[in-house]
Amino acid sequence: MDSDDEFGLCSEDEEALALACENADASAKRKHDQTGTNIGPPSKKQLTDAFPRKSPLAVKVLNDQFGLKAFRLEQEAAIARLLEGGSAVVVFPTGGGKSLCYQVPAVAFAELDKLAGDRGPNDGGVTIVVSPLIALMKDQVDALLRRNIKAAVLNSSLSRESFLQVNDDLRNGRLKLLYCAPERLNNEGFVESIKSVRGGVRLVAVDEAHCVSEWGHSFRPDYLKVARFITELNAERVVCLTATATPKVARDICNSFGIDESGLFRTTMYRPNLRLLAEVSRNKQDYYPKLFKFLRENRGPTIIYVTIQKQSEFLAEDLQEQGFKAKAFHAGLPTEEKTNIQDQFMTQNDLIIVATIAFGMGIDKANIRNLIHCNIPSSVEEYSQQIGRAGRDGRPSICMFYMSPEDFYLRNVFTYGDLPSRDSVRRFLEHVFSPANVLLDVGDTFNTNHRSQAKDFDINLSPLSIMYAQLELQFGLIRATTPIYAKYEYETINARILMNDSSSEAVAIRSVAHKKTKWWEIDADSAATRGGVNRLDIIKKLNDWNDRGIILMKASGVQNVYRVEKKLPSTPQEIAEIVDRLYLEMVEREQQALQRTKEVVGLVTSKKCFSRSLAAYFGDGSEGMPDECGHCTWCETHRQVVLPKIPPEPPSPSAITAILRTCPWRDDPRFLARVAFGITSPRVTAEKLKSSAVFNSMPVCEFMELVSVFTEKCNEANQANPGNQANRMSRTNRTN
Ligand SMILES: Nc1ncnc2c1ncn2[C@@H]1O[C@H](COP(=O)(O)OP(=O)(O)OP(=O)(O)O)[C@@H](O)[C@H]1O
Repeated sequence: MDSDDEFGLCSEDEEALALACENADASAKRKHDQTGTNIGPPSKKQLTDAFPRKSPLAVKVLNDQFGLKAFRLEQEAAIARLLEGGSAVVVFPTGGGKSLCYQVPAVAFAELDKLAGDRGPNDGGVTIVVSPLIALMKDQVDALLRRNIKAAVLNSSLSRESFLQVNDDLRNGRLKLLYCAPERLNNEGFVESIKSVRGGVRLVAVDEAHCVSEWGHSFRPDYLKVARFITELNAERVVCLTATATPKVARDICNSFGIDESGLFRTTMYRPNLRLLAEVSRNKQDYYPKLFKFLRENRGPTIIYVTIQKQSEFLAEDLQEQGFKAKAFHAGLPTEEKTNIQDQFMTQNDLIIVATIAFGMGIDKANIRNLIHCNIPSSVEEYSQQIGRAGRDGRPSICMFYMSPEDFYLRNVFTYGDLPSRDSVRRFLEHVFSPANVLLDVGDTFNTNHRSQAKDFDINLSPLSIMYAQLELQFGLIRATTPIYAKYEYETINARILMNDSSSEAVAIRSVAHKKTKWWEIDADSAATRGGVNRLDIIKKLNDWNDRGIILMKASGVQNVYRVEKKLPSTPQEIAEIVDRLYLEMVEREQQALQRTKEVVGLVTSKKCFSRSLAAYFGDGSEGMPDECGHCTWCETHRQVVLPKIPPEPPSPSAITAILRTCPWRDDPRFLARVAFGITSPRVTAEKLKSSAVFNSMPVCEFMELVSVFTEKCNEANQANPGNQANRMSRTNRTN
């Protein structure tokens, strides 16, 4: 079942990132403290003092450089604080104008410096924007360049030449803004080059800052490292931006970045032009006629959100058959097609996009008239962010939420899929703290591959990377460093030059290269050891040959590299303690995810005004907002939207027997329950169970009841036959 990542990232981004990083020119570094500029983070006094809410300088920059007349709502107050040296958290709804809150200061610093006269022309420093939305960064950079504001993005799509150019501009103080993804902060070369920027880091803008909070709806472990990065860089100030933060999440963001709560700028979520409606049906088939009728009566640009990719395709086809102009959009489509669909949506006024979560980030279309949910969004935050895309022109627009009890099943598939079994966590940690790793000294490094570990230990990539981040940030045992490629391959284009290169790197490469069809394969580590040269120089030589057309090179097999920061735990008790802590937190996260689904449903099924409930969720008192908005299902009808109750069925004994017969392993009751419920996992895929008749044989049962039935069965088997390896290991793990 393919759902989409909120940010549309995929593994290739990470691999290409690693290659770009290896290409980084580590020389020519210049520490900004060598320039004599003495800058650092703001003092506590600066953070807590009252800051002005107005800034004539910011208004001048807004008018002159951005061609806009006036600031909106809290924009000026947040910017004024930043220009005074304070830090801020900005919570404005989607389309609320968050970008200007860091773009205006980034430009205004130069004006401030002129007034103060304490910096040279190239010592203006840089503003770093950390954002997970790689595609959007480029759009923003292009828009800034059109305004003659020097900005760049460092991402995996850059050519080697552009990459070197950006680095050169950065080092020489020519860039005002640099955009990058949070994953890049793991790259030591990148961090070092930022430390060398003339004039230092004036501001770090952290976009989608809710990702830093474990209470947030899309926690991303790499975000936890942003705060550490800011301290290490001695950045002058920080602005965290998000469209969705509950009071708890906003507090978390403030705490993570040491920002006083007086630095929190929030604007109301209330949108008087949005009609918030909800309808329920007993099953999904029932709402199709309602949806078609709705779309015939309410024309205009429309987005329909569904959860999985296949669903978007099927529904788009159904709509086309009904005579609507509809297109599916999801992360699985080729990039060109996605761009094409987005462009069509921007310019046409009758197109319906049936999309997964991957659509919408950065779609700045003012006249979206209908925003429809055909599944339950994963959280109130997601719902609010998505409906926020409707009616940005202020004209009446409808947000319709179709719900049926089946939707819970789909949500649960995702929620229950992310919690591995405790045994998986234990085996994973025993692998991280393997006898070889335990012998490592502090400062030594070890390599892993998250993807193969996910498969070997049956843990999804997201919880796996969260555990690594916890080992790093909570336990202080390891630290992620620049990822590397395991394997390089090349095809010889000019054999004469290649063979005549007598440098020690060339000799080392030739000595380990072995031919596979027309490609030569080389292991960079062996080449470095064999030739007594630096691994990085081996990679540089390969890149150099590649750039000069002597070879055609490809790299694969990204490896995550960790440096040991503390002696790694080695006894079973030490490891068990870590397992307990990590597992407990994972169980809590599962509970939170279940709770989030309930909150979304609660929002539209309680006897309350939807707009008010939404505002209350975000701690927004909504001054000036009426007690009842008058434009939601509750206010319009005063009839409660009631979801039909369909009780789960008890597990079927014959289906249980069939699963036990097909899956002979008794080491993980959750794994067996997942097979029954129809939840894929790396192990389900490896055992080719998805096409088996037992997969998804009990989707109508309560998942936790299935877990308890299979726990009993596993216990019985293990008691009857203790130590039986067949009980414990599947084929996946036997290959280890
Ligand atoms: N003060 C202003 N005056 C006029 N237009 C503005 C102002 N502030 C922002 N805008 C415009 O509003 C639109 C949305 O701004 P922006 O993209 O910064 O919103 P955002 O809060 O980052 O939204 P999202 O959450 O979707 O990323 C842009 O077209 C921007 O130029």
